[in-house]
Amino acid sequence: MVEQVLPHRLRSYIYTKLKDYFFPPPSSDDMTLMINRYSGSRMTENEVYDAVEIYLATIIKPSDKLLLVSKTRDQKTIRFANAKTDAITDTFDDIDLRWSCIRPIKRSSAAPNEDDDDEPQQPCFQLRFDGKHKEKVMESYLPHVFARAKDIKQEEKVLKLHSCGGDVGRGRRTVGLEHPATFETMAMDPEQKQKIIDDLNRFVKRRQLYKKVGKAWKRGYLLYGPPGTGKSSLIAAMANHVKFDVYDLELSMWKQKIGTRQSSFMANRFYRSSETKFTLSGLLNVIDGLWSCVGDERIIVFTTNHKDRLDPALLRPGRMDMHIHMSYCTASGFKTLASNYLDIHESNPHRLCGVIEGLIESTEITPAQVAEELMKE
Ligand SMILES: Nc1ncnc2c1ncn2[C@@H]1O[C@H](COP(=O)(O)OP(=O)(O)OP(=O)(O)O)[C@@H](O)[C@H]1O
Repeated sequence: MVEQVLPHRLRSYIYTKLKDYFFPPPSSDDMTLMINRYSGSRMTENEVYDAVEIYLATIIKPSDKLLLVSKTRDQKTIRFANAKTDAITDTFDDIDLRWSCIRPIKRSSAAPNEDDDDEPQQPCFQLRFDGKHKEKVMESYLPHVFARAKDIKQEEKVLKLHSCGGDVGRGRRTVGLEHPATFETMAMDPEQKQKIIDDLNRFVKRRQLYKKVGKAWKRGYLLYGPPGTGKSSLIAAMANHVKFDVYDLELSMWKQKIGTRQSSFMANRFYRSSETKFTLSGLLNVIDGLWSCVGDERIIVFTTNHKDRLDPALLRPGRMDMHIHMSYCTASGFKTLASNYLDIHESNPHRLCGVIEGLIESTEITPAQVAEELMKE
């Protein structure tokens, strides 16, 4: 409506005046950084622009009167975001930073205008600050914005489970990975748990190092132990921790070329029946083929109930870097399960906990069996 009534030049003038009113022009000592939405001659998406957009939405001050509220079906909590991204102030190490978002005004007529030179041709963010902080803003603040946006994207990522059935009639299927397992809910030896968490964290952080030394960025884990000790649950806990999608592969499709995208987390199983079907060299082909797939970070997890039946060639570092024994339930495992299923914690123990823990230590019972019993309560 406004576009139809006001001539383009007048709209431009009003826009500039309003912007100056709410966001005063720079003083002579100020410095301005411009972050365009697209960059380069091919006008590709500027990742810094995306990061700023995500980051600014998280700066919410008590005085803010307009917030965006949202929740998608996959999100667990309601999210609040700053609705205005056009005049936001931020502070970083006592530096005042002023952000503004500039969007080109849509013109109602296609006629060129000689005053258009100063108008932005594409959406952009402007960041103003006292020029004496130039180094700190460039070397610390912008990386901080980028890292924060990356964390937010990771937190919001909805994981997928891709089942790649190899049998006739079973194709590929993708569903949301809604497995609730986390390292906190895993009934495992706490030291072993911490070792896995540290190993995963180290792996995820080392992208640049792998690149520098020219090694493929990959890690292999072998989970072994009797049925019901939590191998599948641990895969879900690991995937939830590193926020990788899961590709559940079946050995029967080893002959097919397996294409994967980045951040793939592969789960596979060595079922007894499968082991007899495959030659060692066939199996090694599958593993090495998965490793050489194009893509980014890659974790492969193999599970087996019988590690002793596997050929040592499968288990060597580079194929399986970490071997994780999933054991029968222990007293400490029982504590975790009691907390998961009955909300019984060490601070409010049940009178039977001590007896049960003693019994569990003296017998072989899987966490799955214990969980089943606790569900009956
Ligand atoms: N270590 C554990 N910690 C927490 N829950 C567990 C654990 N082990 C088993 N459970 C519970 O038992 C159920 C079955 O366990 P899970 O499928 O993970 O075992 P598995 O070792 O993969 O078994 P299988 O070898 O038969 O596939 C899980 O859904 C979970 O509720």
